[in-house]
Amino acid sequence: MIRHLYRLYPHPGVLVRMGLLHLVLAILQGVLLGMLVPILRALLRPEPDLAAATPWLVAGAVGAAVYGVLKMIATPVGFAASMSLAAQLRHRLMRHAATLPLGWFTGGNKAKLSRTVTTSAGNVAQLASTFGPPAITGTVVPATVVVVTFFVDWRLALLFLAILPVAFLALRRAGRITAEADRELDEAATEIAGRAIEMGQAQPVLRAAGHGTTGTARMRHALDEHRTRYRKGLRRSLVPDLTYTAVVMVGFVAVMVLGAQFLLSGTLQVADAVALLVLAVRFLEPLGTLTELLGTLHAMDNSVTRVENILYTPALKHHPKPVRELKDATIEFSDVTYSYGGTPALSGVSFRCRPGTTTALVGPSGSGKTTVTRLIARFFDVDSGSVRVGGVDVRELDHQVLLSDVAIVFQDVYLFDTTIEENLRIAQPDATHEELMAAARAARLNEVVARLPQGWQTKVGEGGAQLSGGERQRVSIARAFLKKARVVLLDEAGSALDPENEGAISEAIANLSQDPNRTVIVIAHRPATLATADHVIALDGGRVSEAGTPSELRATGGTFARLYNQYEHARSWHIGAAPAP
Ligand SMILES: Nc1ncnc2c1ncn2[C@@H]1O[C@H](COP(=O)(O)OP(=O)(O)OP(=O)(O)O)[C@@H](O)[C@H]1O
Repeated sequence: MIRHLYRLYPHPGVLVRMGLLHLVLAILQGVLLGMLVPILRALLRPEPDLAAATPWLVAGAVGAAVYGVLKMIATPVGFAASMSLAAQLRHRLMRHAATLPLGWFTGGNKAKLSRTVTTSAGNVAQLASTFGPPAITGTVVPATVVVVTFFVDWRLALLFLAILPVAFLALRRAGRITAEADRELDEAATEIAGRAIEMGQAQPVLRAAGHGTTGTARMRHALDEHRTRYRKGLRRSLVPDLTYTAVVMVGFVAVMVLGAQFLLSGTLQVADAVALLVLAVRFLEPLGTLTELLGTLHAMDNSVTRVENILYTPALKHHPKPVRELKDATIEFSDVTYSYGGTPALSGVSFRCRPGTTTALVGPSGSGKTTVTRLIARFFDVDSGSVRVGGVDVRELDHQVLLSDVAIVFQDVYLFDTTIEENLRIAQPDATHEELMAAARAARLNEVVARLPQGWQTKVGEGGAQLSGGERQRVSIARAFLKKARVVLLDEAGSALDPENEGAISEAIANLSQDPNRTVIVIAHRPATLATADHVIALDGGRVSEAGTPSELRATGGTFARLYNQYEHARSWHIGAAPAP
């Protein structure tokens, strides 16, 4: 654990200083208690001897004053250190998250990241405040008390020593069980966080299906699971917790019984018996608090593991001497194979797209179309083969340079809850008004803006909820124009769009292709896009099944011709089914 913590805090200066401060406090506490012995011996004589007690009383008062001052310094320092450590750790996590491949950000991983940055980083930083100081007190005070007791009565000191291993074994068992329960509980909590994100995103679908208030079956299952694990964990940790408390209590009773016996047999003075009783309380009480700290320790241990899991997730590899300029926008796949872990999503895929052309990717669901676009934007690195942009392997290209020239238009575009202008400016913050207007015209976004109540200053709502799917895609295409991206990867909306949006998006794609320096790759679902593409690549089971111009492929009567006919059929069905105006 200490080794792991050292890896998380490579410069633990503040922690070491704080630890030393609490060590001094704990030893001082034991020594101050030890001073009770000469004081009581002097004062509890038949003839109380104040003169003999005075030096000890003065030393005790000075010690107590030093203790008070150190304690006043230690507490705020501990909390400040804790906050600073949490902030450091959170920065480190966020810095690392920014270097992870985009493909890592799945729903589950996003939930893990959010819990780790908020809860786990806070737990680990508790080391400096709520965990570290009581843990030092809970172990060092009993140790000091044992040493002091040896000077008073070795027999009771031995009894204290005998209690320690039994208490340690009981504590270890309780610790193992608490850790297991905490780990299970955290897994269940992360599952809930993931399901909550999913439920939030799926609200429209759920409400349409009449499940708006009851949530999803997966969410309900996750909540039930959490409750079951919580109950199970409580039941399991009850027995070892009680065992430990029993050991501590039996220890206290044993000290009382033995002390009384020594007192009656005349081998222990009354003054020493009183002092020993106080020492016994200060020996057993901190041990008692250790079991409470155990929960914190294991939560912290699990938190350290979670923080490490994210910090040690391999970042996107950087080439030692990356190419910092993209010569042109030629895209080339050479014998590319990629797998998400199971069956390859792409196998031996090769093709080339030249600047100034539009390539339509077609194929059945799961055939690998999205994976092709992800590999171009380097969400992941290929398992074998190579993806080249401008003649350079994307792994050798500076990632920022690559991303600054690539625009991705997803099927479901996410917009920030701000004005439409701000949403567009993300692509190029210092764009002039003319540039903004030109991009909007090219993407036919100007028509949408003209309709909005506050024009460019209209807020689009959380995720862009005020706009339709097709309108959001038009914002995203406008971003590509504004950014002057030479590579545009576009996933056409799969669901039916209204005729206006459909026409606008087809025209926007055609406008994108006008630039002779730009390469456009469209995951195409519409016959209009398929018909106007310069080139078509049909994928099937992760392999290129056909490639050629649309007319060539329609003539061959293969996969593309079949899909084209299906799309045409679906389109005529939509038109036929549309209500008469
Ligand atoms: N993040 C992921 N983790 C694991 N497997 C994945 C992931 N993304 C895709 N796959 C799998 O890889 C294969 C190719 O998926 P891909 O999304 O590229 O296909 P697609 O042709 O774009 O499908 P669709 O048209 O349905 O979007 C599928 O078998 C899919 O299940």
